[in-house]
Amino acid sequence: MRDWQVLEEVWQVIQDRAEHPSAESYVSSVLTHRKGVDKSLEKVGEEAVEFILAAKNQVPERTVSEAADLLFHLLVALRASDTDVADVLDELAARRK
Ligand SMILES: N=c1c2ncn([C@@H]3O[C@H](COP(=O)(O)OP(=O)(O)OP(=O)(O)O)[C@@H](O)[C@H]3O)c2ncn1[C@@H]1O[C@H](COP(=O)(O)O)[C@@H](O)[C@H]1O
Repeated sequence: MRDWQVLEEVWQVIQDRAEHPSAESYVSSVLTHRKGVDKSLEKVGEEAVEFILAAKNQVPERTVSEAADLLFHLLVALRASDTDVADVLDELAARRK
């Protein structure tokens, strides 16, 4: 799949993991971490740095992989901070000229 729908699907899975936590789920483990929202924010920071380094060093495969990590962890952090991704999309839409 190569369209934006995959982001919607991942967001829906994150909602499901939040509402029905399971021991095997990575998303559940982050959302229920003892550090609370800080765990997901740490991951966003880590992945942002890794993405910057890959892009700066012009390593195309790692740039793609780190961008995927960053988008994923950003979605988890939005959920962890009770922010609806629909509001983020509305904000982007409102900025359209
Ligand atoms: N896209 C992802 C995704 N990307 C990365 N990861 C996991 O993120 C974790 C952290 O990766 P790192 O490389 O940073 O590993 P680490 O530093 O040892 O991890 P930390 O201890 O710092 O958290 C790894 O366990 C990866 O498997 C992901 N886990 C899940 N998803 C999506 O989320 C869905 C639900 O996953 P579960 O919640 O596991 O069912 C999956 O179907 C996927 O669509």
